[in-house]
Amino acid sequence: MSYAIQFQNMSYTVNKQNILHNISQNINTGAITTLIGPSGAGKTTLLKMCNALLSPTAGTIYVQGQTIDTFTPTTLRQKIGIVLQNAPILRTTVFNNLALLRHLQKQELTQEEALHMLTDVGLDEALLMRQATDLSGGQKQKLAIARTLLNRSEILLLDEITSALDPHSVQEIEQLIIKIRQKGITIIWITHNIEQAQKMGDYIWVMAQGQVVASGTTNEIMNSNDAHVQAFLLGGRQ
Ligand SMILES: Nc1ncnc2c1ncn2[C@@H]1O[C@H](COP(=O)(O)OP(=O)(O)OP(=O)(O)O)[C@@H](O)[C@H]1O
Repeated sequence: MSYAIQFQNMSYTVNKQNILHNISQNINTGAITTLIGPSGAGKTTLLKMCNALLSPTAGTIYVQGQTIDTFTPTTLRQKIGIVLQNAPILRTTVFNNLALLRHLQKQELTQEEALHMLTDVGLDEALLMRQATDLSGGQKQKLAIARTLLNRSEILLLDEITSALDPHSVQEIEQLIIKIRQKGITIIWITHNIEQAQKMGDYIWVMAQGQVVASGTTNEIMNSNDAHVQAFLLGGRQ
């Protein structure tokens, strides 16, 4: 089993408050790992550690077997994409939104590549020259995912990317993520929706109070008798 990301005795302490506490866990390459747990458990903080938006105050993170600080920020941001609940969209065309990262890397994006990418994420080609800020919530999320794919990310971090969407858009995004997983991309996905975690994840990590209190295959977690897991699963289903 190869690991996309490994956390070794990792902690993150701010003003003497343990936001993450002594986490030692591995993310399997090519799988979907969902992070669930109550609000304030540390899920977003953990995600931000994965592409060095934050750095641990103790312990080590390995990305594809190398310590995270051996990568330049540019390499790391290319290798590890992130999509947020409300992905930042520039007030310009869909094409310019797609081309931005290439421009930052002093490279061009061809119209052909852009159209290919739109089709790939299930967006109509006719949207290419539209104002991206006029897109629906679901379309904006697909655009944000397309931007990361253009960057050829090998690891994708998703922070509640469907929580602001209608059920139909949620379903479309879920199907898109399954397609992306089939390309061998590793996915770490924070969700508040236990049904989504159950449906989408190969593995589930349950977080509480800055720790990973349970982890395993989705089946193992859903059938676990662990008190933390039970408490969260019952709470989440109410
Ligand atoms: N820089 C910081 N300084 C102080 N406290 C912080 C800082 N960053 C995060 N926290 C606190 O750490 C805890 C974990 O936050 P985090 O956003 O990671 O939780 P979460 O599990 O993602 O929650 P949610 O599901 O509500 O998004 C929270 O109590 C938060 O207020």
